[in-house]
Amino acid sequence: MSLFVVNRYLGDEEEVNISSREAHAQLLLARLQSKAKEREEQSLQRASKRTAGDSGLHDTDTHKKKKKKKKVKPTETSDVSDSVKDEDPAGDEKEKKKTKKKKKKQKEEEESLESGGEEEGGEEGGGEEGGEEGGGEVQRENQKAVVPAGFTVLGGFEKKAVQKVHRVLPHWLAQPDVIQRDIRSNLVDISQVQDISSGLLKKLRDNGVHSFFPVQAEVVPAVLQCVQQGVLVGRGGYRPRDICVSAPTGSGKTLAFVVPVVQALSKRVVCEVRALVVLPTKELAQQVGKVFAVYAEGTGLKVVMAAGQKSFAAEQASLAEQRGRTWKCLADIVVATPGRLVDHINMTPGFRLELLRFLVIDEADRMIDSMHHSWLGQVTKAVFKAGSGSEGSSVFKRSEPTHITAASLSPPQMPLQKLLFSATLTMNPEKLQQLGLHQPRLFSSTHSGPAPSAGHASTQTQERFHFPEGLTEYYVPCTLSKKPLLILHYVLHMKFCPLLCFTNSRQAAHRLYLLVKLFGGVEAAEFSSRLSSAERKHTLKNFQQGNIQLLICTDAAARGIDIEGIKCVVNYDAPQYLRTYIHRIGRTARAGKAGVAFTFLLDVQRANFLKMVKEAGSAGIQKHAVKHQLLKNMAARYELTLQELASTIKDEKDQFRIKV
Ligand SMILES: Nc1ncnc2c1ncn2[C@@H]1O[C@H](COP(=O)(O)OP(=O)(O)OP(=O)(O)O)[C@@H](O)[C@H]1O
Repeated sequence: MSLFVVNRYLGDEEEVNISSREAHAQLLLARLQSKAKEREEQSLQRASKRTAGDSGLHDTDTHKKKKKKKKVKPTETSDVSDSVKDEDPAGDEKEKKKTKKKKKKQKEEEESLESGGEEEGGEEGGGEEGGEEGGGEVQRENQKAVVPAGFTVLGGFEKKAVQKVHRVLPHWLAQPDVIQRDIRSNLVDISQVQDISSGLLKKLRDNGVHSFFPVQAEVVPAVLQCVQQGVLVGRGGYRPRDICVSAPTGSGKTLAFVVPVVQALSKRVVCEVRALVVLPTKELAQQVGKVFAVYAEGTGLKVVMAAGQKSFAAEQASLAEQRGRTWKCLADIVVATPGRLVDHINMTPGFRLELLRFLVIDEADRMIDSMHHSWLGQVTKAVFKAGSGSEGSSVFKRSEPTHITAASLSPPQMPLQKLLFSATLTMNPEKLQQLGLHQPRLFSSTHSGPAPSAGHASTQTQERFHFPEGLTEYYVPCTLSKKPLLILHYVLHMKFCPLLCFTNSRQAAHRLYLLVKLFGGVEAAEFSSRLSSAERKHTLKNFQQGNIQLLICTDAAARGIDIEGIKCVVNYDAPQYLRTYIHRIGRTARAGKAGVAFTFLLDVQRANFLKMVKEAGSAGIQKHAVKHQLLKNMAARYELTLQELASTIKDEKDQFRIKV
């Protein structure tokens, strides 16, 4: 029994006295069908109206005005409403009212026909757009459906092909002072270069330098010109321009900075660090340090190394000494690697760079790459230390260079001049910008191909470099297993000695070294970071003295190393980068002499490598195929050696495990 009665509203159907459920359902269906028919008729009516409008039966003006009126809603952008206002004829009030009335009537008619707001909005929009743009109708409809009211829909822009952006070099990069590549036919007698003291000329002759190579003949006078009025002020009291030099490997870049720096500083009175030479590796620093020592001898200038050959404490002692309460500087020229240099700036008392006049950056492209050590920032900070140069009786102030203005130039500035050298100097202004160069001047070798000019587009995707004139390049098609046999063939049969052989890793260098040793008959040595710096120094000395026929090395020996008499370089592993290739092969054909470079190439490497070398400006790389027959008589011994090698490597690994 229910507590109270609930009366439910059963709808209109109740009034119709229907007994069965089936009849009820049929009635509902009939109603739905009639409603659907009604809607269909309405939409047909609208469609026919629109077609009449499109085909010109409608008053187009009215139609347009209606459109404009719609746009002048407060939610629309002011731009649109302004344009509408501009188009309305001013003062034609009657006409306006008429049109308004007409539009109102039309709108009412349309609204009475509308049954679903959303559906209608979409269709109407489509109709308008369709009348204007035809093909874009569907797209526009979709856009309108998605974009909420009140926002201006952007789009309809013409498609434009994106223009290729060409590299445009700044004038100083595009129009360098040209250095002739052919050394032998462009020698300049050393006595023809002005401002070199007789003492220095004598020293040059004593060391076998009777003529300057083209790079020296250009750069030495340019630097000396900057110190014509002494090292304290630049020419005319202005800061001298920085100098960048891009010249082939072995073209004599070292003397191009050693001679003017020694000449410029030879008249200094007080010993202070006035020249700082920064190089990427210990070996290179040592090599350059030696050249400085030779030419500074007898001038009173002190050359000090800060590259890690000695202990840090020993280097500190050679850089400055304490006298009472003050520190006395003991170096005029410091040759350093970036790491050690930064350590001395931060930790060596008395190591001052406040009177630095020359900052020489050798292998500049490599030094730019190592800029993440922020060594240059540290040097700059030390050079322009607050109050530097203004202390005591000095009239020369030194402030960090900013934009050139009349005010910034008025007090005489103690100049710092940067001298950059490389065989593969980047032409990328963004990279060079990191060096903070001051009105730089570029000296560069000529290319056989067309050089890009200032403001002109360069279509070259890869940078072009300079190859030594006396170099002949070959590639040797081979397989992985044939490579060791080929290198043995070059030393034993072809007598390419002394031969410098480059691998891509120290493991590969060591493995090849072991294999050659086990094979026998070849005086071989390895040179890589596996060895201590003392061992490396010893090995280089031995190689230089001709005690080693085959030096197997990594890229640790690729840059700058100057060993006389290397007639042949072999890229046992093809280098991955063009710069690496240029520096490796540059260990031969130095100082205008002849030399050959071979690159072993696997089939998969050939196409890319040859393309890279050709694009870089190589005179041409020739194929040098070694006949299988020539290697055949070494094959049996080689197989035995491989077995021995496996057990030797295993022993080495075991020994290493015991040590660890
Ligand atoms: N004017 C000269 N007369 C005779 N020999 C020279 C002269 N200038 C340089 N040399 C010799 O040429 C060789 C190469 O010089 P250097 O090492 O300066 O070349 P580089 O351009 O610095 O090469 P890299 O780019 O590989 O470092 C050295 O052995 C050097 O002694």
